Amino acid sequence: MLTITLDENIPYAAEAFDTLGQTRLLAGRSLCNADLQDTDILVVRSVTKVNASLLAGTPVRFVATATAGFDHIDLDYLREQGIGFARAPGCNAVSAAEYVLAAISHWSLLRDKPLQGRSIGIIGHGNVGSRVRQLCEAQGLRCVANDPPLQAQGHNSLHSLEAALACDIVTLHVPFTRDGEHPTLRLLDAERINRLRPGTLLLNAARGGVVEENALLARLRSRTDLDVVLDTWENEPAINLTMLQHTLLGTPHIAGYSLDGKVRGTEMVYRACCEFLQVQPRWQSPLPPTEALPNTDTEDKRRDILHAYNIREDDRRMTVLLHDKGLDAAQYFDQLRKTYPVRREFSGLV
Ligand SMILES: NC(=O)c1ccc[n+]([C@@H]2O[C@H](COP(=O)([O-])OP(=O)(O)OC[C@H]3O[C@@H](n4cnc5c(N)ncnc54)[C@H](O)[C@@H]3O)[C@@H](O)[C@H]2O)c1
Ligand SMILES: O=C(O)[C@H](O)[C@H](O)COP(=O)(O)O
Repeated sequence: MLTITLDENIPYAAEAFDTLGQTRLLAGRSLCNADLQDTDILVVRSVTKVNASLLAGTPVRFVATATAGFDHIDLDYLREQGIGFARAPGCNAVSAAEYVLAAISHWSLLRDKPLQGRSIGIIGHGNVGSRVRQLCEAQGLRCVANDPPLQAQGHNSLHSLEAALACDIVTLHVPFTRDGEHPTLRLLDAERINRLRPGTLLLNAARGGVVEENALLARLRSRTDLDVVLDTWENEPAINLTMLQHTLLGTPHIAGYSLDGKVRGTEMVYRACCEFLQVQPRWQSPLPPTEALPNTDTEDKRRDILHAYNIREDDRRMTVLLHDKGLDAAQYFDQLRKTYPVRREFSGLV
């Protein structure tokens, strides 16, 4: 009988993987080598670093991550060891793009800056970035997308990083990479942060290390002319609370946390695992289709969007950290993620 170890925060993990072997659910953040001594298949989320120190000497022969990002996986090590690998590209792209749309709608209403005719720089035009573009174009925003790897493959309608950074809104949707031709580690460094125009809204729902947080904080401390929305942070879960204090909206890495996005991730890695084992899938997502939105009759799409996904509530829960000094910030950050309320995708409906 196969033994399958899964992150306990993967929805329907046991229901799906019980069809393939004996399942064990563990906390992803603290998963260690000793936990995997009898494990054949490991299914993680982004909080588990999968590398030699986790896997050496274990019988693990297939690893999957139910997430879009895979910077937590040492792919070279897996390749060297002949360990199979799968991920869930695009599983939560709709959810992350809806997060961006909700944040922009909030900013637009708060600052009284109508969206029609304004520009948005979208850095990274893959699954999330291209969906952000669709949603933003529908709101009358002019999209300036930047994606050098795609450009090198001959994709049209892409622009320079400088052009994207000069927009009214700048949003990041790149993977976290340290090397290669277009590394994203500190893609937004001090120089680029300081070049953002006064009044810009900057959003990071990609990965913490893509923005140089100290430099961002330095700019926000010296000039209060930027609005910043952060979903991803350096040093998660032990985030910098001063950074949180300076955000317009701060959330605990939940942009992709629609139930649809998470369950799609489960389904994708389950199917990949079935393929690896050469068995027919016997489980499928039980999620009912998203229900129609209540008619809010506002005639203002921004309010409809915020009605469908109240991002301010996610920010409110997070900023409890700033008022309740007794809380352990890292524990609270993870608790918010673990107990995240059900959120359904809505953008097919607005
Ligand atoms: N906050 C969240 O909950 C959440 C949800 C989904 C994804 N993410 C993060 O967002 C990232 C993007 O997600 P995705 O599903 O769109 O991935 P994707 O792979 O579909 O798209 C990423 C795009 O970025 C481009 N890119 C790579 N390096 C670049 C660079 N230096 N400059 C500009 N573009 C570059 C790639 O060519 C690709 O088109 C993921 O890797 C993940 O880290 C976060
Ligand atoms: O890369 C992704 O898919 C997202 O960042 C994802 O939402 C991360 O969620 P986690 O794995 O940390 O639960």
